[in-house]
Amino acid sequence: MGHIPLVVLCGFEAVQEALINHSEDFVERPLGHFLKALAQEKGIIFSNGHTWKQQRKFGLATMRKLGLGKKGMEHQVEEEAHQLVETFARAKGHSINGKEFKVSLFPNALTIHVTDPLTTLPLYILFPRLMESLPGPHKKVLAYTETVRSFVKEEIQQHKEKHAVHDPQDFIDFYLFHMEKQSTDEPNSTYNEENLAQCISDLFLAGTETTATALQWALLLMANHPDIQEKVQKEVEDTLGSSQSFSYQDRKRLPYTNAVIHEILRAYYVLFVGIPRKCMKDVNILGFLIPKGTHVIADFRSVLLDPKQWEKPQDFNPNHFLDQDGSFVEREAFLPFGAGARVCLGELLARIELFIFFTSLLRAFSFELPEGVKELNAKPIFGGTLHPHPYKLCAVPRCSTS
Ligand code: HEM
Repeated sequence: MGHIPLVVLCGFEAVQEALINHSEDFVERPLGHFLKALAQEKGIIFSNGHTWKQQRKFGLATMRKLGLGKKGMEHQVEEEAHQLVETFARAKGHSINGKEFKVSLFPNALTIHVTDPLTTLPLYILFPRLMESLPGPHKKVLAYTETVRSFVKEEIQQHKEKHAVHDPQDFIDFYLFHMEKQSTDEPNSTYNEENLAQCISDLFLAGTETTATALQWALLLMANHPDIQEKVQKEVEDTLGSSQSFSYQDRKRLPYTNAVIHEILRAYYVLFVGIPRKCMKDVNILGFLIPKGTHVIADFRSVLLDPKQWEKPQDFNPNHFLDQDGSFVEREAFLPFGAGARVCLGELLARIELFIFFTSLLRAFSFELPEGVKELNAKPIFGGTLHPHPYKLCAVPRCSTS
């Protein structure tokens, strides 16, 4: 790439060997002009070294304190799912736009929907000076980022004025409390308002469009595969019956539904390549020397469609995650959330959200093609995420649950 060597890791074996078996050697992000302008080397996604370690550790710990993986947060996700069901119900079975719904990252917090494709990003990385003077989506992304950051800073100010840090209720309270506590005993601390603002922007950037896109694929695929949709609905009905509430734990009792969700994330990978990494020292991967400083991109698409790993990689086939008895099986090459030290920080939250939203929606509705439509276009559009073409479908209320 320009004068910097770039290696693309293709297939499960290469990605596993580099990102998992040599995790620490590929832990850094290469930060060119665009990424430095985007995040100022702060926060989690585009920071490195000590800053990244501290911010990531804090982010993970705080998400757990806020109830991730516990009933509290799941209950809030359920509330969000309930609101989405109500929104769809208002259409009374008439066709609705598949892009209409948004997924809230932290329930009851803010939502953001970035839709402009990052089509000029590669050009920006190759010709930063030239691109700086040209208009294009990369400029919009920078402008969005600035808007989100100043909005977040206002939020931080309001949190400080409320003095709620001693009874922390959300991520910002926890962070401010930690800042107050650590100022004297941690001389190398990176806990400050700039990093806080960037962490929040990162969580919005990484956590909203991704999950929303996966859900858009889920509904499109259910409309295109009514046989699979019916099997999910039958399993959910037979297992959960009329009980209103269910939890992420219930996925263990719903192997087919769980397999369908995994297959959606496999066959319609939301991020087809990982966020770039940099090689920290000379490393030998499967007999190839990757010199220190090389930029490395993991092609997750090639892992999720690797013919050595998947029986029918090009087909949408939930059996990839089921054994002969219909029990759910984990697959090593299922890496839609990346791998190694930089694996997606929101993986568990995303899994909980997708399971609860998907199951709630399929309990309440059958997703059908609008009259006259034979099939929805399942070819992805390349943008910040791989998302479907705009589509309409009908959410027909199901008698048994309405
Ligand atoms: C379907 C949903 C999602 C998918 C497919 C997804 C996928 C990914 C992938 C492929 C990476 C890059 C990993 C690498 O460099 O190898 C990543 C990073 C990241 N994701 Fe996600 N993600 C999803 C949802 C979320 C959510 C809900 C959050 C936050 C609440 C989140 C936060 C992050 C963060 C902070 C990083 C950067 C981690 C780091 O640099 O240390 N993601 N994600």
